[in-house]
Amino acid sequence: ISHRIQSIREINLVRKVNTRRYRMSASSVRVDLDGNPIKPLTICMIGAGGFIGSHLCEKLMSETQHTVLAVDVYNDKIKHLLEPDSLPWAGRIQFHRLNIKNDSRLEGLIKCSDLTVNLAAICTPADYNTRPLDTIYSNFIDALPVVKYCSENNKRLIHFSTCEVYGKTIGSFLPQDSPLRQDPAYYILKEDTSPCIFGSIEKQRWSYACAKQLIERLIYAEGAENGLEFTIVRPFNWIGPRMDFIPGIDGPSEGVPRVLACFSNNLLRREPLKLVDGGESQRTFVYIKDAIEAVHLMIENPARANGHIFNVGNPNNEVTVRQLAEMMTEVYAKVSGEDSIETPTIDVSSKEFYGEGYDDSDKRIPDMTIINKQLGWDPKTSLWDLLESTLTYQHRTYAEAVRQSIAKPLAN
Ligand SMILES: NC(=O)c1ccc[n+]([C@@H]2O[C@H](COP(=O)([O-])OP(=O)(O)OC[C@H]3O[C@@H](n4cnc5c(N)ncnc54)[C@H](O)[C@@H]3O)[C@@H](O)[C@H]2O)c1
Ligand SMILES: O=C(O)[C@H]1O[C@H](OP(=O)(O)OP(=O)(O)OC[C@H]2O[C@@H](n3ccc(=O)[nH]c3=O)[C@H](O)[C@@H]2O)[C@H](O)[C@@H](O)[C@@H]1O
Repeated sequence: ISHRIQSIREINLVRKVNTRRYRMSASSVRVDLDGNPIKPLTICMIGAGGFIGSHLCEKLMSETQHTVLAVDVYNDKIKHLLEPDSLPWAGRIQFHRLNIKNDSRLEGLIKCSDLTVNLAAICTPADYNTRPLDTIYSNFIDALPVVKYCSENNKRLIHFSTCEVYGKTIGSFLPQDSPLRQDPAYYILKEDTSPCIFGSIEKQRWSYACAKQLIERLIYAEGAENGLEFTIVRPFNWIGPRMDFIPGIDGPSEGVPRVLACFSNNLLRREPLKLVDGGESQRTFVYIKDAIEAVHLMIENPARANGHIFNVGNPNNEVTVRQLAEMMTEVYAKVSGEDSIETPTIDVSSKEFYGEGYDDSDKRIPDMTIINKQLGWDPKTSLWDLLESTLTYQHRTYAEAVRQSIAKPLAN
């Protein structure tokens, strides 16, 4: 208990200091989309130490006066924001190392905040069919107390769901040569009209999408029946620096991260990129920095964001996974100055790569009408440009470590 009281005292102190700072700098007050001044908020960010969380913390520290109570079990990706004490935002970000599965401090942190952003989840496809129980617990059961505490304490919630809740497109069930497959009505994914289409129960890939769908329905119902102020975000393949890990360097050697990190790892090790089931699935990729702009707008425009579900993606950046592999190979050769290898890709079956129970989303193009109308947001960065800056980062961060790890067994 004394530990909790101490941390609540610390948070209150930070809030007081920041309110004072805000009053002092009132002349340079930023305004929201409706011209109203933006007051400094205290934001409880759960999963702040992950890929999206780290970019959101960076944005909030460098461009706003908000305070972040950063909750996670890890903080490696936000270390550069926490230390040293001389950073310009020192005192506006506090790290709370806790597991939301079993920590009574969570409710206190939500109560102390104006807004909760929940990013915590198991969200890597390699886990969905191999660890379906952990996946369902993480994406549904563990998120329940967060929703409950927000609802009971009248606190606003921004919850991260996924584009995977759409599952497969209607068009994927039509014959290959059907002209209807070309009709956007059969493949564009729209928040308020598209159905959620998952595979059978043995296809455990869908454990994640199903758990995310149920938590969305629960949040929506809390809004309808108990007045919870919520926003649901459906990210469509956000990619950029700090996404996941490079196996054997800053993550387990046998781990399988998402496609950007898998392909980066292959390029760094000069091995062929593995195309699952021919690499025919299609994805639209959005640059993390564009996507973070959208979340920033949601945070600062509650009147426009509350009660909405938002697709956040870049419909102009669609490629097959095979095309992504080819483009990444070309971009990596450019940024690293190394020629690409003779056989840049190889085919693998999904069973071999992910194991039994894997299935796939065929195509994912977000409809942008709602986010555009409510927040005026549009993505800007082309796939080539975002890969160029991301692979430059991957090369600078990992090339030497990979080289050393490859050389080590030989030296031994
Ligand atoms: N990156 C994307 O394009 C994408 C796409 C769709 C959905 N999402 C959703 O966005 C959210 C964030 O994704 P990300 O890409 O940053 O993933 P990430 O794995 O990098 O970040 C998740 C963070 O949550 C933390 N976490 C998980 N369980 C926790 C627990 N019990 N207690 C405390 N911390 C916990 C992890 O340690 C991790 O740092 C997830 O909910 C994910 O489902 C992301
Ligand atoms: O990022 C998102 O928007 C969502 O999509 C991801 O799902 P998915 O796009 O299928 O995951 P990736 O690992 O990024 O795979 C993309 C595609 O590349 C393929 N792939 C992946 C890795 C690889 O080495 N080779 C390969 O061909 C996969 O089979 C899949 O078709 C994850 O489910 C979530 O992180 C998130 O909810």
